[in-house]
Amino acid sequence: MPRKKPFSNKQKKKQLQDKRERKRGPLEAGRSESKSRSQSRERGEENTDTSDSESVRPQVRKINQQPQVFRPGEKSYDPNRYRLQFERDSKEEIERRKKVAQEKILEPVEEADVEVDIEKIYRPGSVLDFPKRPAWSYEMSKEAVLSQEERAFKEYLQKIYEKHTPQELSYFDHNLETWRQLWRVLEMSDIVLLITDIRHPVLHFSPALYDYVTRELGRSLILVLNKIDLAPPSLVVAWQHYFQEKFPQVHVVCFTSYPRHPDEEQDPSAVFKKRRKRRRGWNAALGPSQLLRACEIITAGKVDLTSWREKIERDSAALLNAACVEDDHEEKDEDETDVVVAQQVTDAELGTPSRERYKDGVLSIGCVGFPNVGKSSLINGLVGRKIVSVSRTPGHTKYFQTYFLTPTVRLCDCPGLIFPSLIDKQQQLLAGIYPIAQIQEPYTSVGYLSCRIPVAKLLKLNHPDGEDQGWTAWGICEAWADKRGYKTAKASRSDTYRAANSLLRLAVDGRLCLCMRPPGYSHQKEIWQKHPETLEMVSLVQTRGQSENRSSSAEEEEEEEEEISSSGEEEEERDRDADEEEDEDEDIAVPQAKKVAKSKTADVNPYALLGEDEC
Ligand SMILES: Nc1nc2c(ncn2[C@@H]2O[C@H](COP(=O)(O)OP(=O)(O)OP(=O)(O)O)[C@@H](O)[C@H]2O)c(=O)[nH]1
Repeated sequence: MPRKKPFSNKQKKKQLQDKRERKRGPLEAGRSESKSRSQSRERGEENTDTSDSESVRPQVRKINQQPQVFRPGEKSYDPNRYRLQFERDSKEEIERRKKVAQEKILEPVEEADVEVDIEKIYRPGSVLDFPKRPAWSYEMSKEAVLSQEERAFKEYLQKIYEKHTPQELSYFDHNLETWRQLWRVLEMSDIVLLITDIRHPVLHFSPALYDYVTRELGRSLILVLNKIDLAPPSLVVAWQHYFQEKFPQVHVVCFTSYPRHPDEEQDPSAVFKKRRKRRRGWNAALGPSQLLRACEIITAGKVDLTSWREKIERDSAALLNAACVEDDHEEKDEDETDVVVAQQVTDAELGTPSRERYKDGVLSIGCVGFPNVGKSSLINGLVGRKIVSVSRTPGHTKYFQTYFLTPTVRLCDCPGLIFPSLIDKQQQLLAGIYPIAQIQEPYTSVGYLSCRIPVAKLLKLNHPDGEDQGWTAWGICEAWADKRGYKTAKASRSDTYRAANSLLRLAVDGRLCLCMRPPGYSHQKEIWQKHPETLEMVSLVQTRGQSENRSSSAEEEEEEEEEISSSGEEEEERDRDADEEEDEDEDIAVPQAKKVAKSKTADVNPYALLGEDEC
């Protein structure tokens, strides 16, 4: 009898999988393939080259690619139509960066290096534009319009690549479908809301879009500095002034869907706790009144916004009146009838850019911005309840949707857009534009972060060769893997890849908080800290935080119960490859090395993980 060939577990698993797929048929097979691909991604660096055969060009990498399902006799739906598409890093480049991460001792950068000028990264007026929709008319056939758009898009990409090498360019979206979504949103909007994350506002503000909206379309643009709970108030105010000076037609509004309670940072045990972003509900958002005010100024009485004002007053009253929990619920039920979700908007409804303003007495507000800046959360915050799903995985919103906030205010949520610029790719990754589990090489970003904030100190990492030794990016990942107990399945070595991903998640979430600063900020820090608007903002946030706290005391108890040990040994940090809802398991405990305990003055950041000096 011939000797049986040795059969590994892996081969056995594959055999079973094939058998199951044969049984299930072709429809399910696609799904299973995607599952096994995502499992392999979870397990490390094999995914540095997760290519797929459908790429338009060999150097383009499609993100979150899903298998296409074909049903006999049905017109197939392409789930990848709106996927993010980026320039792909070559294998050699990835290997080179990995080597540097292993060998180069990290040096802290100068404070001024965290200052970023928009002129340098976007070069206004240069080829670093965004694709515009070529002129079209209803007389043209659909095919003619589409092919003209494709041609224009190719030319747009060509111009960029003629002037810049892929190395100097940032990641930017190569998927025409996403830009088409922007065109539709711009066509239907009376006001464009450009939403940015306060930690990286210049990265998220496209001067080309500002010019196009304000000059070519003749519409107004509101810049939302979002997630202000993650930055010191003085920095928020400095950015506000920066944008107002540089872009005089812009209306700046500050917003946060998750205002912090002022005591939160002072509680020494708070660092070992999960921060529950959403407590009582979405109506605690800070910023809706300021946004309404900006819209009132812009519309100058041409649209009746009374219903919006009344809604905000109702939401604020419900929040303040902690005793009226039942009433609050009733209020929400009542509100639910206000919000009409109109998911499908046909081309005929959209009209051309020159369409009538405030059509039918309705103000249409288009919410645009990079992925992960909090567009969906902001819409939920305005509505006062969850109507859009929120995820920390960028690219969650795939196609635009419209919602009636009140009968005279329509919001339009656009998928995340990534404009071309010359910003450092590492900075982009830390801003969360790329699904972390799909980053081709995460170590360089960890190094970039560690040069700007004291990651090792904040996480209380032990250097294997003693305190005086310098850290490499790889070393930090290794130490974090050891601290967290991340081991590779095969060799049971420190799982540095998983640790790197975990660190990047902490950065994207704002637990390891790196904030860009406007030029000159470091020298004028004190001026900004004492600025009257900073003091005003501190008091505003405190008032909001306190009222939210009062109305959420029940949830606070729940938070105490979820306290996590500092060792965090038992915690499980899963790769968040798939889309996930906000209220699922959110965080892991991160020890905070430095506490700032002087929140009575405005020079303190009561909201960020780090002190002012460290962001
Ligand atoms: N700290 C803080 N986090 C926020 C805030 N708003 C949103 N987030 C978080 O940011 C992440 C992205 O939020 P989304 O609202 O899904 O962002 P988006 O811009 O719609 O993202 P895409 O769907 O990728 O375009 C989630 O993890 C949110 O919890 C905020 O005001 N403060």
